[in-house]
Amino acid sequence: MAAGNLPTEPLVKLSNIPGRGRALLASRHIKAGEILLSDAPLLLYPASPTASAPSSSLTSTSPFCSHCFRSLRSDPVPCVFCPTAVFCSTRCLSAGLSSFHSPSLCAILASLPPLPNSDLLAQSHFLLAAFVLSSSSPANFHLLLSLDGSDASQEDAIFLHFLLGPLTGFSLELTAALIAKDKRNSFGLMEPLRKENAGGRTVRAYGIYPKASFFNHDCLPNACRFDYLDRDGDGNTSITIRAIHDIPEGREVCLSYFPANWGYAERQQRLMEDYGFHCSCDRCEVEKNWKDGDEGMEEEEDEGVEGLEGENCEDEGDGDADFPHAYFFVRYVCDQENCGGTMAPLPPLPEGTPSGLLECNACGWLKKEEGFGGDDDGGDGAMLDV
Ligand SMILES: C[S@@+](CC[C@H](N)C(=O)[O-])C[C@H]1O[C@@H](n2cnc3c(N)ncnc32)[C@H](O)[C@@H]1O
Repeated sequence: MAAGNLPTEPLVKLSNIPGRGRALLASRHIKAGEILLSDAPLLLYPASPTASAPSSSLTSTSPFCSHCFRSLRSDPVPCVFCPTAVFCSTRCLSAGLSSFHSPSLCAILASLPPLPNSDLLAQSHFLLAAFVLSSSSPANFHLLLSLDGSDASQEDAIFLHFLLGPLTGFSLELTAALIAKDKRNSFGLMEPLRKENAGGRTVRAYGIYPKASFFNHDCLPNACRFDYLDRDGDGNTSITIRAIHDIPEGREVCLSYFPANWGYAERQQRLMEDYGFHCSCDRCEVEKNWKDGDEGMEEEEDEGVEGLEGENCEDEGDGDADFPHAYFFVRYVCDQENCGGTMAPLPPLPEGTPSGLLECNACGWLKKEEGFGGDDDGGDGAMLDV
């Protein structure tokens, strides 16, 4: 990863937009690839103990460190108090024992009954992480409570309150509010894309990032999030947000809350169920008029690819009227098999020269910027996956 030079002035500023709540706006003209934000997590929790274990089990060991979430290499260090946690080093073991893997929490984790599904398991981990935060850093716990989200499925909240309330002391209302905040604000930190998980990559951990939580969603985002869990050194659980293309001063900076290649119906369903809003972004306004079955758009997409090769992305409004955002897919959606991640340029060089390289935020693939649709991108040509 090229971290690039971090700007001294914040590149985004908080604002309120009617109907969208808090939002982050570009505080000056932003160049493609610039790092808009680096954010450390308020809390992190594992998505499930291990991909190979039954999702309801809490008693199997993990393929990654229970404290720093890096992939385990040689000689992992097991937790001395529970059969669940395992650490990459004694340093992580001692850091873990003074936070999420304290002896009392290990006892709680080990005593939980098998849960009916992996969502409830992840939510249990979240509530326990929130419990740890509430005593280790009341200020950060208040920050968590100030994030968006107040309603949650009563059914889940009642179950989790029954299960964990006696241990955490959280009321039913607080449990429900916390679950809603998690649903609306957590970022999934994915397993790296490897041959063995190519059919369906899993989330390794979830994190709540206090500043990045203010990015609203757009189905054609102008920024995207990168994480580098397996990198060495401190701060491997921080995320960075980079501009996908130039963003004018004052424009809202938005992420996509899921892979950009999802179809219209799937996007709207997720946004309504998990985030409580109907999306009426430019892309949705076009796609809502597509007939059933247009989601594939293979023919139109292919035409779009050819028609847009070499076009500047600033021309986004001038493309095919049925698929004006084809440029986005050609240029910024990763076409590596089973990926569909979003590609953003690496940060510009110190003197401001564009890096000329795009990096995929899911599989890490790098391609030359000028090669999109051509031979430089691996010889596959561009494919559209919508
Ligand atoms: C991660 S938070 C983003 C920050 C949030 N606006 C706030 O005030 O804290 C996600 C929530 O923001 C709102 N939101 C995000 N994108 C939106 C959009 N495109 N249109 C309307 N509301 C949106 C929804 O309420 C969503 O649940």
